Amino acid sequence: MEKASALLFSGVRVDRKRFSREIARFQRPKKEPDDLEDIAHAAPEALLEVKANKKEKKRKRKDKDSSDAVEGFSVFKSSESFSSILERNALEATSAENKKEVEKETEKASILRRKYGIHISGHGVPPPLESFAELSSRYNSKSYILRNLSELGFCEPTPIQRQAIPVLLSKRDCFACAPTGSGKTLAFLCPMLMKIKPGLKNGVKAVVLCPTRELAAQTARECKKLAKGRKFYIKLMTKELSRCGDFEKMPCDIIISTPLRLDFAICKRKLDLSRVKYLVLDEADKLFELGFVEQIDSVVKACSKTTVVRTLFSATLPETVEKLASTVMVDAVRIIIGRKNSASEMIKQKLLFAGSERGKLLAIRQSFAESLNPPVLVFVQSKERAKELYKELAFDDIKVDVIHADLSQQQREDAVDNFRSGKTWVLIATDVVSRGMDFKGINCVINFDFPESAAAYIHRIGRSGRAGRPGQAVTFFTEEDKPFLRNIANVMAASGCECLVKEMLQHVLKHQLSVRNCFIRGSVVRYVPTPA
Ligand SMILES: Nc1ncnc2c1ncn2[C@@H]1O[C@H](COP(=O)(O)OP(=O)(O)OP(=O)(O)O)[C@@H](O)[C@H]1O
Repeated sequence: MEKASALLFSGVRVDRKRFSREIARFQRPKKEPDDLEDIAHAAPEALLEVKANKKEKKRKRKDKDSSDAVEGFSVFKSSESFSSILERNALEATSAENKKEVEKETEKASILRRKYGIHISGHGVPPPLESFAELSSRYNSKSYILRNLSELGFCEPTPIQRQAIPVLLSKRDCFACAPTGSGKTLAFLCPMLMKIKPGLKNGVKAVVLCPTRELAAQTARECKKLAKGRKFYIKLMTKELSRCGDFEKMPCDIIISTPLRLDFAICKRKLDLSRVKYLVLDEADKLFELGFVEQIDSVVKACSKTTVVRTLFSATLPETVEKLASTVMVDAVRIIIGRKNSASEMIKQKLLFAGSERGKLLAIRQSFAESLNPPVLVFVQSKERAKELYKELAFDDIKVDVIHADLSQQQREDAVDNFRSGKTWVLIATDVVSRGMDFKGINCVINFDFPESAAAYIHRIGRSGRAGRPGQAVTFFTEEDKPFLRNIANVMAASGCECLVKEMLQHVLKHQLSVRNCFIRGSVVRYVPTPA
């Protein structure tokens, strides 16, 4: 308009100062402040409210303009009641239209949530994604994200990605609980990359905490793959970096670390996290266990920006952890995929009564002799037990390796790499690799030692049956494990495994019978009651 008025007046000298008021009347009204980015990320209700306000303002402006245009001639000028009727009708029409639109959007969101087993709580939760294309159409994502997703072979978002990505893009704190192998890593990395700007300025912008070094390294690798094509500085906090890194000079957008190393760097290297916008606690329930809590507390305090988005992800989120975490979360959204704290339905689970320690050894040898289908991951309860079992199996004709916390960092990395590349067929492990580790295509997890909790069981067996592929898990148990059997059987039953397990347990627990009467037939543990 400024250009137009300049053209109109070209050749004629106008005293702009003198006619400034008149010129202003013909100029386009200034654009209203409009945070399109935030609007785009809002829930349908909020979005429509903004749209309605805009429509209303536009309409009022139009009314005003038209009454200005006929000023002095309007036959309606003094007809107050008629114009107010018109206004009321228009308002009613707009609000009815809005209501319809909101209802339509809400229904669409509910249908999607039902279809993908998404359960939410919290107000104004944005609708789930229908496809990855919406990252661009709804959220204006840069093209590199879609390109990388396609290169990684990810055609459709998984249920947790459908809901968690919009929630995090709308800058809401979030608790997310979804089965093992269901793509939680991408669910928090993708919005993080979309929301922060890469570059040397403004220091660390995002922090991801993981309970083990192996998981931190894996997450850093995944993050780099997704960020390919954009110059993000993504740092894995190594021991060396936490001890000697000069964080004031080093460019760093995203830090991925274990709590201990990050806490050390905060205290000793004066790592400044005051401008962090995103803080992710992956495997959150593990991070809230004793031994980590103080370090987590220190990191949460160091991420002191008032608008920091805090998120918790895990396949198991006990209420105690949610309660504890909610003391630092603001207006959080809770997302549960499927049933909370349950095992992936892609895993065929078995319980195998082995009688004694000797029985376990016999059973594992027999199972390898009958059908060894690598890769196989074998969990034991301690590093001593891992070393012992390794000694037993090392001389059998199978390619076996071991990983536990007594090994050096390099040995641990080698063990993981060899297992990933197929050089090792059977990896004996403690719980250091039970959480988050994504070994592609593990055919079978064997719980040689009974897991110490239902959560430990869910995470261990979750190393197989990932990304929609089928998997298998066998859990050995002895007489001594009997008191803990119920927990595991409940998990099995909840994830759709045969109820016979439940029946068996009811008998065992009710009649205080010996579990020796249980045996495996097909894929199911059966219980044969002793004749009276
Ligand atoms: N949209 C997708 N389509 C296909 N595969 C995907 C998709 N998103 C992630 N994946 C793949 O699924 C696998 C499991 O993902 P991820 O490791 O994030 O699972 P998770 O839910 O974090 O599991 P855990 O609870 O064990 O940590 C990975 O191999 C990942 O590359």
